[in-house]
Amino acid sequence: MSELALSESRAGSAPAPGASPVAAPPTPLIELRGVSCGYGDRVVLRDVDISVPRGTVVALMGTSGGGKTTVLRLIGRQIGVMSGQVFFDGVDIATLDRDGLYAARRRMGMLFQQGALFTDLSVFDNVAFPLREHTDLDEEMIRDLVLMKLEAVGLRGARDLMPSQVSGGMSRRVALARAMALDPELMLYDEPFAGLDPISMGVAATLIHDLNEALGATSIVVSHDVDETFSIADHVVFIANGGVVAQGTPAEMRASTDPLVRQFVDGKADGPVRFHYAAPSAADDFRVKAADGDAKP
Ligand SMILES: Nc1ncnc2c1ncn2[C@@H]1O[C@H](COP(=O)(O)OP(=O)(O)OP(=O)(O)O)[C@@H](O)[C@H]1O
Repeated sequence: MSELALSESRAGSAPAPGASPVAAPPTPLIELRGVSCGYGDRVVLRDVDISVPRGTVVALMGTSGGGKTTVLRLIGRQIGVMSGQVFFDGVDIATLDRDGLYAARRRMGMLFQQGALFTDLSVFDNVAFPLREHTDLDEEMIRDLVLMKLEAVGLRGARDLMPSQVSGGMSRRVALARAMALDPELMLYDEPFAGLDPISMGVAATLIHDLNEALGATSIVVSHDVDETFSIADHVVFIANGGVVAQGTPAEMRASTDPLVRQFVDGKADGPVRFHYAAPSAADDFRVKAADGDAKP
């Protein structure tokens, strides 16, 4: 499978005087090489290659149940590979011991769809939580950092509210402030636009893009929302049928005539991508032979 085409502007500027004109490209922040994985005996992804260059926003899109969230779990090593390797900053995460893994995870911010806030903590204390848990910073410093993160998501004024007092969209933004409390190098977003109204969706998309720039981070966004996701992604990877079925820039995906890509971009129910979860034959399940008198009662 091909690596992500890295746009020239992102790949780096002109070589310094005296430097080799053909410098090796920087290692991607995340790289999946020949990864197969699944749950129990069930294989979800087969021989998948995905490369996420530093500083970019990469979108994972595709069929429901295709394995997008599974890719995020692989990166955080919440699940392991059956075969292949997952590299974070050039290190195969399977080789990390417990401390190494925790250190790697602290460099990642994860915003999951059900990334619920701690209901008994205020907005302020929710964002302060990772700082108190993982750093030795004094309370004055924590206060400044928390207010900066809340300012970034437009909620500095909501610091004293409890989670039950904020809307769904606000709650997502608080979770985002908490996810980036430790200034992660990598942000993982699982369905950040789900359940948001169109205005909040636009705000969330802009926020993801701007935070990526401001933090100098790299982001992976799992989403079904074509317009919002295409507006902020440098690269889109479509996952279906157990693997990467298409990838490219949003413009390339919009211009593509590949029926598979068209099915995603145009949101068509019918097309080359399977909609149904693997199941016994419909004939067996619905006993269509009953008409012939063959089915058991
Ligand atoms: N903890 C689990 N145990 C067993 N199977 C799982 C588990 N989590 C996910 N799966 C299965 O793995 C497959 C991929 O799931 P995953 O959540 O990665 O898909 P997805 O592409 O993120 O889907 P969606 O877009 O619907 O959220 C699905 O068929 C799902 O049923």
